[in-house]
Amino acid sequence: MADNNSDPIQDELGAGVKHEAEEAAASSAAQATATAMLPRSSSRPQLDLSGAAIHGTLEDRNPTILLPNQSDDISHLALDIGGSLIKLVYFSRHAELSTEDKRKISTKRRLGMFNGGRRSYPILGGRLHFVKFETEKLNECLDFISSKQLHRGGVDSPSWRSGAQPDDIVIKATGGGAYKYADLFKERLGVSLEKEDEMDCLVAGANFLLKAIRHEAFTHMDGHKEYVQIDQNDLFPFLLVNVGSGVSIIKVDGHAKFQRVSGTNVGGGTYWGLGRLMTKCKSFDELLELSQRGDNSTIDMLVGDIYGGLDYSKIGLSASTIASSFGKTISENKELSDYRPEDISLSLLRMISYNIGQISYLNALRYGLKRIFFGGFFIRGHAYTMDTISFAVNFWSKGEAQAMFLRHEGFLGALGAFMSYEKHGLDDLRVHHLVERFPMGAPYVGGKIHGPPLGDLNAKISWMEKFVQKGTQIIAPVPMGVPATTGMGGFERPTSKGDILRSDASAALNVGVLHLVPTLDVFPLLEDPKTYEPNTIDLDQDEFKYWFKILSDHLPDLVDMAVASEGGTDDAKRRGDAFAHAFSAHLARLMEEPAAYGKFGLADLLELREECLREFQFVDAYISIKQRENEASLAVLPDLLMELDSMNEESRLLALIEGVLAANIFDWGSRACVELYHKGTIIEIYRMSRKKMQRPWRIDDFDMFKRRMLSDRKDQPYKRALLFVDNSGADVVLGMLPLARELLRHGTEVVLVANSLPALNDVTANELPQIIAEASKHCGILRKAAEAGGLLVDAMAGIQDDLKDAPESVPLMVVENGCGSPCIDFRQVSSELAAAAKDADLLILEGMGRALHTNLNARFKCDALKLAMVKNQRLAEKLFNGNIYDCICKFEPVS
Ligand SMILES: Nc1ncnc2c1ncn2[C@@H]1O[C@H](COP(=O)(O)OP(=O)(O)O)[C@@H](O)[C@H]1O
Ligand SMILES: CC(C)(COP(=O)(O)O)[C@@H](O)C(=O)NCCC(=O)O
Ligand SMILES: [Mn+2]
Repeated sequence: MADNNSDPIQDELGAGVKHEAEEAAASSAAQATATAMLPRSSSRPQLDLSGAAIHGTLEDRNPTILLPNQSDDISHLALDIGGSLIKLVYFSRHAELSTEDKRKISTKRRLGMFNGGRRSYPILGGRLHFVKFETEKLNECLDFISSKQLHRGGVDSPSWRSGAQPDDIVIKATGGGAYKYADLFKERLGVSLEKEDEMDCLVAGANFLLKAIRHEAFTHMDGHKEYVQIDQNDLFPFLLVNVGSGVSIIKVDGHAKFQRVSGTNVGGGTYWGLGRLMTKCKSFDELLELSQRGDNSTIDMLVGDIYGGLDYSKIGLSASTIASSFGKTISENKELSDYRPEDISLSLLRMISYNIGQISYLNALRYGLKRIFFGGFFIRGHAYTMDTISFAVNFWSKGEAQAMFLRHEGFLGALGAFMSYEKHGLDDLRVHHLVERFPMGAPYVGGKIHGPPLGDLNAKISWMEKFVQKGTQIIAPVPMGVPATTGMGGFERPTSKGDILRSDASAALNVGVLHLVPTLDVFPLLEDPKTYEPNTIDLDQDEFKYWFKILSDHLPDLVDMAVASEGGTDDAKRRGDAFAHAFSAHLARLMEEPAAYGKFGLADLLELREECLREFQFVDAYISIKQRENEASLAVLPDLLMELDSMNEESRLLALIEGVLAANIFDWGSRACVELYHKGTIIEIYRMSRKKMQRPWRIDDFDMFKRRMLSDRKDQPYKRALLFVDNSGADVVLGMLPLARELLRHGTEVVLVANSLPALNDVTANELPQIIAEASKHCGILRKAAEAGGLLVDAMAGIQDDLKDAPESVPLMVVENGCGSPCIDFRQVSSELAAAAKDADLLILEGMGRALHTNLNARFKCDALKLAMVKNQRLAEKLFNGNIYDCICKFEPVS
């Protein structure tokens, strides 16, 4: 093998990095605008479809559709104007850019994706945002709507409503305020509010959330939050208890099938109203925060107070059970001012929460319902409130009924109102179409802190800077009161971990923005999508602590890399800082409550980092490293291919697998590996890595794979193999491409599956055709297959024809996986990949992210080969009782 790359890596990094990065930034910026957003439908929102006509080519799966009868007065903003809070749900679409490049068109044609079976019209793709304001501060809400032009379709979706006169605009609204404030909306914004029934909306909202969001419902007992998997076929009937100012109790039997069976006037308004009067608190959160330091035994009459400190064990009441809320305040000669506001707040909170829990339970009993979902902003994600309600339900039902809470607790009505727009397309959405993101500055709350207008990065950064100054609040420990029970139904006062309630502003980090991505699919080769769990290791508190440190330590280098990739300008530096702050805030938030964003695994955490980079418009932090490593590896590829071709079939197969494993060492996400790169050139490290390949590997199913390939069923080669490639440079060029070439030799169709968006130094689907074109200059097999697969669109003239010994050509294709992460979650992949999977009978998953962190235990409907080098000591120990740099070759044939 020729080594024509002998400069130390450090030198390369130092010299020319700026120049390279500038070029890279310029060339990738254009690409990025085209690829930064996953949803790619180029249609307008689907509304009135009558008379619709398709514009654009028929091959375009998401063509522009003109809707001549689409009335312009339908907005994508819906409101729930309650007694205490105004909830907004609004929809935004991104600038649509067609990214149907030649590769994609040809791949899709080959995969039969242009006709048959697919949806003939697009459901809408875009994002749902959730925002709330205090009803008292209605003006702030009106300003917000007006500044974002939400009533006209939003500043970030300028075109689709243009031409609408303000007079025409109708917005769906529910809640009493839809009546009360109708005139004000007309006057201030020129819009009419179309009223939707509140109960209809609550139910529609709850049903949508329970159907479409994977981690929506959770239980909360003794300070412990656990997400529950909802079986769609076993959802109804349930009891929905919406705790707003007042409380509605609804028995839900199906979609739009429900009955309001009860309610109570003692609700959130009661707590907030009485609390305000009695404690002089200025805000709801202040009141709630007080409760965390309260001791209700100074106010409530407990069983022990009546029974001389004893339990009333005969009827199962412990001494600490509340016998009478506020009961102690009658017997003593005290004024309100003699009581601590903290104690008053806690007594009130417990009184109201128990009461709601009890009434809910009684209604559940009345209708024989086992599940009770609690919504409404009274809950406010507050651990103690949820524990108290759960306790009451559990206590009264003797464990028969279960209280569950919803992450979008207060938005049920607003979501339902949003869904009442005719044919909005939301009904068609399934779990796999929704991706929740947690951008900083998502304008979740009204009041003092507003989110910046969407798409305005500058404003967002300033907002971030302000937001982060409030950092003490963001990273304040969550008040996870772990209430100790006395075993007999008693309930000690909350032992909160911190005394600051997570501010509403940082609650922005609780409910994200919902991306609706109609082009995502469940990977059809999953053996059982229902039981599939992408994350191999559960990210519990301990595990999270470890990864928190790893990711925090890595952050400064990553910021440097990202800033350099954008030319190192002042603007890039400012964005780099904002990114670091934002990602640190996420980490801090998750550290205090690992389940804050739903059930969160390592894969989600690694993806969050990438999303955060994209949020601050870093297109591709590793672009110059990727390019440099690609070039260096392509330069030695001919020698490698020659060496391989001189071997017999058996030794070659082994050398190929060894090559994949050895080259997987080029991973810029692993601290240990990055340190190695300072010690030698790419080629030196690659050689060293190969030399160290000692069999048996930590998991070594090579012989089984070899038998399948070369003996048992040699006459029945795999028909189509999906190769999930990992990193750029040696990993793909010297590892996966030669393996692909071998499969092609056997007559197997090869689909290289790569990321849709950059993540670390992973190669993307956009980059692969160019790499393959370069590799094809040295290899007839690759070239012919790539041509047949439509990858080499411009035939390469003047290249020596060395196809004499090449077999009848089968295509080599590239498809994008729909992800922008170093891992892969097979519940949500691109429709292109889902289509390519149909005829596949072999999967090869490569790399630590895709084959170890995720999918190590995943089972597929076809043979699977999982190849990775373990580049982290702890993971090696934990998963394999092994060591860093161990290799994994796991072959899982289906039969
Ligand atoms: N920032 C807040 N301001 C006022 N009330 C709040 C706030 N956060 C939570 N709440 C609680 O939420 C209740 C309102 O819940 P919500 O579901 O919005 O009902 P409504 O539609 O009646 O306004 C209030 O009565 C109060 O208990
Ligand atoms: C991010 C990664 C999963 C990427 O690995 P790959 O899939 O490229 O093999 C891996 O680099 C990783 O887990 N890194 C963090 C651990 C560490 O620094 O040791
Ligand atoms: Mn990788």
